[in-house]
Amino acid sequence: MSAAGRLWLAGCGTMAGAMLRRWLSSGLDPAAVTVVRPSGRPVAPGVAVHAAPPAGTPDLLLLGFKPQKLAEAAPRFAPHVGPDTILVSILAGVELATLRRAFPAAGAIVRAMPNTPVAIGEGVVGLFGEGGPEAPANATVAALMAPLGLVEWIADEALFDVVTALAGSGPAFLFRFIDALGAGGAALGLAPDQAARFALATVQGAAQLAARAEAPPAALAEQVASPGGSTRAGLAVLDEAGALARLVEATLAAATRRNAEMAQAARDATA
Ligand SMILES: NC(=O)c1ccc[n+]([C@@H]2O[C@H](COP(=O)([O-])OP(=O)(O)OC[C@H]3O[C@@H](n4cnc5c(N)ncnc54)[C@H](O)[C@@H]3O)[C@@H](O)[C@H]2O)c1
Ligand code: PRO
Repeated sequence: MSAAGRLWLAGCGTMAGAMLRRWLSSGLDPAAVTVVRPSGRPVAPGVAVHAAPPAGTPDLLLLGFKPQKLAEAAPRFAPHVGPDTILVSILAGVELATLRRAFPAAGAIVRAMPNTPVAIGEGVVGLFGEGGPEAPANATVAALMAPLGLVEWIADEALFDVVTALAGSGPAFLFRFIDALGAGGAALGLAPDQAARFALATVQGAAQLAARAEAPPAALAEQVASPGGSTRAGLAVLDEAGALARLVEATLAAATRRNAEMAQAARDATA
């Protein structure tokens, strides 16, 4: 974890806070971390917190505020970013070209798209950097992200909004599904608290089984569904005219579109 050197977090809310929790629990020295957040509220023992950027230049600056804050925040952080600073942005939508305009002196800029399960090392982090997969900064960024979960480079920045929809927003969609599974059981007569427990444990067990199995999820579904049995009757509802597939695709498409709108807004705000 020394790869990050002096690590500054610009904003430490839900997402950057989840990343920091995992970094600290996997051995990152809190003395190497500085959080800059408007409230100045403490985040963790040993981590320096400032309401405004202190003097100095970090080795790695993680932008962890909302995309809508970029135009306001960038001028405050840009003077602290030099050719030896790697800038990592987790801002949904905001493109490398926009970030480069806002931080012209940065040595390297990498977009990272995490999700909240990084807090327990079970997250996903999509990465896209200016210099392509072989850029020198990539090894530093990949080493920093490694404890967070599945870390993969994305080949084409145009796909980053889809990655954001699938992996960044994905936990929210799955939390909705867990609730719906429980609510469905409760609607059919189970006690709501028991239905909620069964729904969560079923999703957890199915996900772990799928992660460990050699067979793909579709084959695992077939193993559950006996011919002429009850699971088949349920799958027929999910599959009728591609109902579930179409709902999920429309969900991802809506989130992807919103990411593109936020990218445009950030372009306009920093032009
Ligand atoms: N929440 C998620 O699951 C998730 C997943 C992937 C990416 N992201 C991205 O992470 C970023 C943060 O999202 P979040 O959900 O953590 O939001 P959040 O509101 O929880 O956190 C944002 C933080 O930024 C701080 N902030 C505001 N203005 C600032 C400034 N000028 N300088 C420094 N800090 C400032 C706020 O005080 C706040 O604590 C967004 O860009 C979002 O697109 C979020
Ligand atoms: N949360 C961010 C948003 O909703 C981006 C991915 C997850 O905008």
